[in-house]
Order: sequence, then structure tokens, then C-alpha cells
Amino acid sequence: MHTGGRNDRHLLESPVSEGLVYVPQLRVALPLKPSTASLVPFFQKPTDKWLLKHHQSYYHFNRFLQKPPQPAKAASVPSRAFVTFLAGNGDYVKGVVGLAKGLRKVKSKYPLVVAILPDVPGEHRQILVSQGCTVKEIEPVYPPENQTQFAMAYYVINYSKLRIWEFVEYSKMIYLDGDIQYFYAVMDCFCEKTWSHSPQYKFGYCQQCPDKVKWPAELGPKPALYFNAGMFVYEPNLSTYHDLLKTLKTTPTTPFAEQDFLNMFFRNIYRPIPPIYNLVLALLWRHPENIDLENVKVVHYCAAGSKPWRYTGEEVNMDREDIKILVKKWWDIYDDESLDYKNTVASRNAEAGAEQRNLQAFLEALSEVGVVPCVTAPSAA
Ligand SMILES: O=c1ccn([C@@H]2O[C@H](COP(=O)(O)OP(=O)(O)O[C@H]3O[C@H](CO)[C@H](O)[C@H](O)[C@H]3O)[C@@H](O)[C@H]2O)c(=O)[nH]1
Ligand SMILES: O[C@H]1[C@H](O)[C@@H](O)[C@H](O)[C@@H](O)[C@H]1O
Repeated sequence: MHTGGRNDRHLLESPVSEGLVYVPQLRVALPLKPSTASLVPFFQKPTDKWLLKHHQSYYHFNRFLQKPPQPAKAASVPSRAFVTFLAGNGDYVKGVVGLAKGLRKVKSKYPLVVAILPDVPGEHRQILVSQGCTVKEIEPVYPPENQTQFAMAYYVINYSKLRIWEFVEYSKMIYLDGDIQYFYAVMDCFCEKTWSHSPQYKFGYCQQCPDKVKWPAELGPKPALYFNAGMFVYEPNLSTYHDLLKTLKTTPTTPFAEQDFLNMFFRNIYRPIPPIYNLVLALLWRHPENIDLENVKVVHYCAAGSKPWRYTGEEVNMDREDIKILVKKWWDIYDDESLDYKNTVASRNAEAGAEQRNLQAFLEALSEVGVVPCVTAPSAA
């Protein structure tokens, strides 16, 4: 069932810049310029109706996802990695450990880079290193002065995520919030109270079911598609990075901080891909018809009360069976000692040693019957 390893490879190795960006709700296909194609958020599973209408574009996306890895060209092939973000001395470190172990479980061949703010204590940094993460301290990003309608700390935490565009030693990265579990796993949903500030919520309009409640014509054009920034594929790029920070200086803060900002910044170029790559939990009770839980690759524990390491089951919707199963799945991975970095390294070495011994025995047997000259196994040291 665990197909994540294969999928992350396709997501990370397919060229982001290839082909056209098709924005279904806008019914336009835009050419993708390599320099601007730095964000690929995820999109809801198309309905049959949508597929019938747009099968060609969907076919194009599927080919994009399924394209086999490109052969390495030059000696210095830029590397790829997952990246997440950690701030503070609280319990979010547990989320990141769970994520690192989940990626190991699906046998991802890419490292997990953790961008941390200076306030992450040494003890937590050590935990991350011992779990095989690459820890990179970043400087906080402050929102424009006098713009903070909400708590300053909240904005600093979320806008600091923009620093990941500076990680240009990697050519392509998949960003994952620390409250994501990559077992199988983004288009956002506007039905929850968290969206009560938005016109979509007020009119009961949601992009998950755009035909159910039509966008009122007197309000002008339909709102642009909006992605959840808990997971996206992007290409680090210094000029994009500087542009992001410069634009932020003149952009008013809004409730969903960097998520609103990224949606605005990349509005014309992002390319949607299916939602199995970021299940925003509210979809389970708001739009179950859009979700094929069996095939979900990434689960995002973003609904109130759903963070597995804080889960009590008391908040609204948290006593649902599907939620309980998903929370248990997270804990199963978190508690699985065989997924601790030190144990996977030990078992990988043991496997390599066994393979080497088998090969040696095989060669010796062949040499005994005079097929090949006997060679000595290299030292295991
Ligand atoms: O004290 C904190 C708070 C947050 N985080 C990091 O920031 C991420 C986002 O924070 P939450 O998980 O608390 O927020 P949500 O699950 O509601 O996430 C959504 O809302 C956020 C802003 O509210 C961001 O936009 C985020 O990308 C989006 O998926 C966490 O996963 C974690 O990686 C920390 O490290 N420490
Ligand atoms: O990032 C936010 C947050 O996680 C909210 O809790 C959720 O209701 C929104 O849909 C999402 O965009």
C-alpha cells in the first residue's frame, strides 16, 4: 500500500517547468516559464464530470506526475529534498520526528531538511539530527510594521517559511508542514469556521464543489483557486526569494499569513495536481465525495484538535472513526522504533553485509567449480 516512495520520486524528479499550466476553473492554459515555475501545490481529485470536460489537461498532469526520472546529465546534478519548518520549544518537534519516520517508512530516498528558527532549543535540534534530519537555522522574517492584526509571533512563525526559497543548493524541494504524515497523502476547503472572514464562507461557496452553490455574479469574477500551503513542490531560487521578501514588505498581513501571501504571489503560475497529496482533514466531513481515502498519500492534521501528539478526541468532529484511524496511523509510525534513524542505518548496514557475504559465497562457489577466480571481500570497516 505504501507507494509514497515512488510518488515522491516522480514529484521531485519531474521538471516543474515542462508544458502548460492548466487552470481548470479559469479554463485557461498558461505557458510555464522555467524561471517563474517555482510552485506546484496540490489539487482536488477531479470528478468524472470534470474529467470528461478536461480529460486532455488531466492527461497532461498525469503524464507530468508519472514521467520517469530524468537521467542524470552532468557530474554535479543538483539535489532534491523534502523540507519542513520548525519554530519554538513546544511539541511541534514531535510532528517533525513523526514526519521524518513516515518518510523513512515509505523508503523515500530524499533527505528531510528542517528549517528551524533560532528559538528551537539544542535538545530538540539533537533529536532532529539523531533522526537523520538535515537541520538548517534560518533567520526570522518579520511582517511589515504596523500590519499585525493578529499576534506577531504567529506571523513571524509563518512568514519565516519563505526563507526556504533560499535553499538553492537543492534544485527542487517538497515542502511539508510538520503536522503532515507522508503515508500515502491539496486544494483547500472553505467550509470551516476558520474561513469565516472570507466571502466564500459567507456565501457558502467552496471550490471543492463549485457547482453546488454558484458564485454570485454581482460579486464579480469567481475567487481565484486557493491552495493549502501545508504542502507544495517548488524550486529554490534566489531571485524569487528576494522578490518574495520585497513583496512581503508592502503586503498587508492577512489571517492565513504566508499561505494567503503565497497564493497571491504565485497566482498566475502555480499548477494544480490531485489532492491525494495533501488531505486537509476537513474534507472528510465537508466533501467526502471528493476523497478516496484508500489512495491518499499525504494527510494534513490541520483541523482543530487533530494534531496527533495533542489529540484528545474532544473537539468537534474529532470522535469520527476515520479521524481516529488516521491519528492511530500517525502514532504507529511515531512509536515504531524500527523507523528510528539509528535502527534503519543499522539494518541497512546489516542488509548490505548480508548481500556482500552472499555474493562472496556465490563467487567462492563459482571459483570452486572453476568459473571465476576467487576474489576477497572488501573489509567491512
Ligand atoms: O509553534 C509552532 C507553530 C507552527 N510550527 C510549524 O508551522 C507549521 C504550520 O503551523 P500549524 O500546523 O499550527 O498550522 P495549520 O496546520 O493550521 O497549517 C496551515 O496554516 C498555517 C498558518 O495558520 C500555515 O499557512 C500552514 O502552511 C497551513 O498548512 C507546523 O506544521 C510546524 O511545521 C512550529 O514549528 N511551531
Ligand atoms: O491553513 C488553514 C488552516 O489549516 C485551517 O485550519 C483550515 O481550515 C484551512 O482550510 C487551511 O487553509
